[in-house]
Amino acid sequence: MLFIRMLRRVGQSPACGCWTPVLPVRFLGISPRQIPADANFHSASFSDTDHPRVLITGGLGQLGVGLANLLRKRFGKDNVILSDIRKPPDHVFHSGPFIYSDILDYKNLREIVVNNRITWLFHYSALLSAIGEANVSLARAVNITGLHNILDVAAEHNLRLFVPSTIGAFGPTSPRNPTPDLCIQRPRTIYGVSKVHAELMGEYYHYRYGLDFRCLRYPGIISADSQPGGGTTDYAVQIFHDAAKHGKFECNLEARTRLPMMYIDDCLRATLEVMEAPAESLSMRTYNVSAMSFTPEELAQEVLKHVPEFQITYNVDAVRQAIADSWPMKFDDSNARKDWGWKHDFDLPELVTTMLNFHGSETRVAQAN
Ligand SMILES: NC(=O)c1ccc[n+]([C@@H]2O[C@H](COP(=O)([O-])OP(=O)(O)OC[C@H]3O[C@@H](n4cnc5c(N)ncnc54)[C@H](O)[C@@H]3O)[C@@H](O)[C@H]2O)c1
Ligand SMILES: C[C@@H](O)[C@H](N)C(=O)O
Repeated sequence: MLFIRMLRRVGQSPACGCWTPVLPVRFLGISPRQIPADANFHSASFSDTDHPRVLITGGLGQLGVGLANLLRKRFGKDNVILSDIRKPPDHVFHSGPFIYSDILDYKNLREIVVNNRITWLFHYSALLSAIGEANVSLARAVNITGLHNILDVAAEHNLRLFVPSTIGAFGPTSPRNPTPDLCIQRPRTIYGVSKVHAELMGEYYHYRYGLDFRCLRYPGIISADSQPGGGTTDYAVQIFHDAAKHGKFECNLEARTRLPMMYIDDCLRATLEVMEAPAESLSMRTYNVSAMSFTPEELAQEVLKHVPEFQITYNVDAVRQAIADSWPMKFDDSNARKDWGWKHDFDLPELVTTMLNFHGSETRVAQAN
């Protein structure tokens, strides 16, 4: 009876065209983790003067620690909890709150959200494109089952939820140059399939239950002080390290492979900006964001301007090449620029200077010791 009464209460909100979130998500399914009927689906919303209480999942990968640093500067150290299933290095452990969280363990997730009064969730756990192809069943579990847990916990506790998608959410039948926000998405990797699923499920929860779901499709992200986790764009991170240290680099993609890329500072700032954007400014819930597009050959030419002895050779990895050949060459992010004012800071020359400065100074320190 209670279930039927609740179903009747589900209505359409005239303002946003979405369903009002009166129906707790776990009531709908036949999940063994159903919530008691009298559970209080308390809104953990915060007033404008308060800071959000943030949880980052999968926070020990390439992007999570940088995101935590950025958010801690903005919201205060103790308001941002980094989590992962791995053991954090000392400097991360001592830089702010860290907690164990396996996204496949729903009870553990719910406990963390409740005990820490979380209001914003950045969901970074995933297996990336290349490593996903090497372990499809784990990628399916983490990227799809794990996402379901995240969506449910976010809907039940009225969280604002950020889930990153990727250029990998497109496939060979998508327009590749440029790739708009809305077009055919038929990716051929488990990673891409799981990210299209995440985009669609997040948007469904938004329209059906009013979940404040926000999603950016990131290009390949390039960072100096964190390592990539097994993707197709990893070469564009490793090249700087090898150029500074050895003056040469063996690339696992063909010289002509053009992919959209972005420096990590732009990526993390875009993430914070879309999370802070007023809901009325978002005409969509999933946006492409872009900064630059280049091939290994073009990147090597730019590196050569700083490291005159630099040499690049090619030893192509067939799996990564096939993936890259199915992905966008250039991203159309005009909707993000129009709706919430997205603007990148780093083009190719600034990227190369910044990355080589970092690795150059590291190499000099290492040589001096
Ligand atoms: N780095 C990029 O170039 C890029 C580009 C596009 C999108 N993204 C997306 O951004 C997010 C973060 O990317 P990243 O590069 O930091 O990824 P990463 O592979 O470096 O890190 C992912 C993290 O998820 C954790 N993880 C794995 N299984 C887990 C589980 N069961 N529970 C909790 N955590 C688990 C891992 O331990 C790891 O630390 C991902 O969702 C990724 O798809 C990244
Ligand atoms: C592009 C992105 O999703 C990731 N760096 C990968 O190559 O898999």
